[in-house]
Amino acid sequence: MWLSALAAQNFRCLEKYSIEPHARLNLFVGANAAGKTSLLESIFVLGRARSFRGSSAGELAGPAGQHWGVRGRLQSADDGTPGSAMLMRWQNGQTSVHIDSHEAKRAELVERLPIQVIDPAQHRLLEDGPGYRRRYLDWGVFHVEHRFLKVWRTYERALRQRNQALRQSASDRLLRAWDNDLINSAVQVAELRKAYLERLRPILNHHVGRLLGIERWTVELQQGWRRELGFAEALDAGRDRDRRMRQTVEGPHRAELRIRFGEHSVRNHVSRGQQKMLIAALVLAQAELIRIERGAPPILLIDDLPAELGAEFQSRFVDVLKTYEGQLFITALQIDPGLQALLGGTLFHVEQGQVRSRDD
Ligand SMILES: Nc1ncnc2c1ncn2[C@@H]1O[C@H](COP(=O)(O)OP(=O)(O)OP(=O)(O)O)[C@@H](O)[C@H]1O
Repeated sequence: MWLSALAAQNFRCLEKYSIEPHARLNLFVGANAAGKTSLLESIFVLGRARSFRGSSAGELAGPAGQHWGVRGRLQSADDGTPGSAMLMRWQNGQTSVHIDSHEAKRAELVERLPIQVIDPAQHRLLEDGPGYRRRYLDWGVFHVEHRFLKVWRTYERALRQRNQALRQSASDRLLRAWDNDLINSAVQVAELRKAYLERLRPILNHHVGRLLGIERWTVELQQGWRRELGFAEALDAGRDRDRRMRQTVEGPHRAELRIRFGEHSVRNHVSRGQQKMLIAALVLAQAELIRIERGAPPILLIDDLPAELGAEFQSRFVDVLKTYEGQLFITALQIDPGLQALLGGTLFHVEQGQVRSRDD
């Protein structure tokens, strides 16, 4: 699938733009603060219904007032039909999603338009708390396992109710009533995540080898409760502690994806350049698994591709991207020899919030 048309208005510094992207490669070049990241962010918002910079919907509004909109046309790879019109809008303090003029749910948007980003802030995926890695993992599971969203929502609801019961010092009988829903959904969430990681692992190994040239690395899923216990037993064993802490301490909401290079945690043992390549490997492996299981790769956004990469890493990255089958949106301050190797799609210039293709 690919975006054949894109437009946005009053989105950060982008007053208004409307472009016809290339089906494969789109390069956006411009000076600092020209609006390149904002442009990628507008595409991301269309596919994820949120910012990748952690901004609230209101913070995305530009100077023209408290509103913004992003629209795009999503084509299936090769069926020649007009495609789906997608619209994500924020006004009067509310976001709304439309697909082919019908109001839709955010989850439908996310499901229809798989989109991934590699940006300079992504180092948080490796450096910050487990929540970032869970979010990475769950996005992949969601796109290849249709049951996942429903099961996860059931788990979240049961967890909220159990936590509320714990805060209200409810009886053991009441707590056990919530436990049943919690246990069923927790076990399913953990199984879906585990099965997904097993399918992802060989692809990930391949990409880490290709991008970083290392073999001694491991990725392991910690399910969020004591390994030696089933979840029902872990809940039983932890009930007194949960009562004291007034919350459910163990469960899939505490899962962690542990990534290690040899003996060391990646958090404090790899360079910035290696981090960027590892993140690229994580993202590209998920994209490849989606391509295998859903038949179409996600759209990939790469902000400031050359940043932090020397010639060797940049050329490896570009080599992998040359064979990427999905649509690419890449930004850079300038076209250097590394990026020159990628040319073949459309080159856009971004200047003071305006976006122009070289033919305009
Ligand atoms: N809500 C907003 N309304 C208007 N302008 C904004 C808003 N949020 C950010 N900006 C401005 O938009 C400009 C462009 O930012 P952006 O991050 O898109 O630039 P960039 O081209 O990616 O720059 P760099 O190459 O330095 O990363 C910045 O000057 C920023 O201050």
